[in-house]
Amino acid sequence: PRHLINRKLEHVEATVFGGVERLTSTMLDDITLVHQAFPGFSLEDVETMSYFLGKKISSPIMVTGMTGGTPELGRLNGIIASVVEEMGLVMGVGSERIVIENPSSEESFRVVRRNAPTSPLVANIGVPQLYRGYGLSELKTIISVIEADALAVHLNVAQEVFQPEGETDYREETLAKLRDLSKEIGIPVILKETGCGLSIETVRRFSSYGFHNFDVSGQGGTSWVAVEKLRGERRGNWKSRSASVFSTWGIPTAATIMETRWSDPTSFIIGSGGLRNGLDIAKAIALGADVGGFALPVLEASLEGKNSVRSFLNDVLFQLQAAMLMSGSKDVKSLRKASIVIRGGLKEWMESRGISLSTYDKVRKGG
Ligand SMILES: CC(C)CCOP(=O)(O)OP(=O)(O)O
Ligand SMILES: [Mg+2]
Repeated sequence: PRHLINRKLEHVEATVFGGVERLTSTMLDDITLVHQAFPGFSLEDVETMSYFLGKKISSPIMVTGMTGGTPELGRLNGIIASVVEEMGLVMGVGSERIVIENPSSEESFRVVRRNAPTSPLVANIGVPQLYRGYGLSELKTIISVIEADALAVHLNVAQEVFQPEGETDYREETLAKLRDLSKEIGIPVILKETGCGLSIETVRRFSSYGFHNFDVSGQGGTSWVAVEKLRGERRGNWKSRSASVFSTWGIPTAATIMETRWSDPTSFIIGSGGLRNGLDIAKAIALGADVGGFALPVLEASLEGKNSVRSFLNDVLFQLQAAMLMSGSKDVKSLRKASIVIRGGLKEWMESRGISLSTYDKVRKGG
């Protein structure tokens, strides 16, 4: 597992220092929340309380899964978890494959539930591991380590294609296996992309297997193709020469939120992928997401310590409250119905995907 430990550390270093984020647009700039000059209520009346798969959270802000596996990464997880608990938010952890392959890394995840005793927590495993034999006992282990309220199964095919040691196994039978396992584990399964977004076709495929919880993780935030290009170049790996061909591969975040909401109108959607502030979260929700999520800005803050994480997330909450006030959205349900204007690339994307904006407006407000 030494190579796995090394990859976990290299991922943190590459995402924070490698200049691998925001290489393309999330298209969140193509949606505008229409300004309402007279909201009809005050800033302190804004209610951000919301739900995460049925569990109450103080605001629709999620720190999505990012790391774990060594004592240092565990320290970061613990810092983030304690602020998430303080603020009544929700948090995911990084891939827990390393817990199975290197059981001594358990503590770096266990610390999350210890520091966040009441927050909803989301476990994390990759599709390739399900294909390669992970079954009920492995899932039970990674769920119990953080007493998870949900399990995110991550889809990272673009990353695995360019990862020097990548595993590109996404065969159909894995979905049937996951469906059967999901009936045994007793908590909701979330299908989570990792920077390339979920499409109409893929959401329909997931829905047909009974999966209706999604973390769309669209293009515009961390590019895992760029991360693995970096790692490959360090190793003289031939695949890195092709990685830059795919540096803009994927579905921009605003587009994948719409594609997912359009395809499964009653699904639970985490809008993520390049969100960096409370206005981005408000836009993601107005577009159809139930909560907004981000990882990298919180990871960066955690390297500076707890106060830095707390001030970042408090700023995000204030920005969300401000966006809700000025869009005339007194609570999160109203934010889903706030008036928006969709222009530019996002408008073109919807048109070419056959999504009529007027019909979409009814779909997004139905939530
Ligand atoms: C999930 C992804 C965005 C980051 C981790 O990728 P990875 O292939 O190192 O994850 P695994 O340890 O599950 O293989
Ligand atoms: Mg992997």
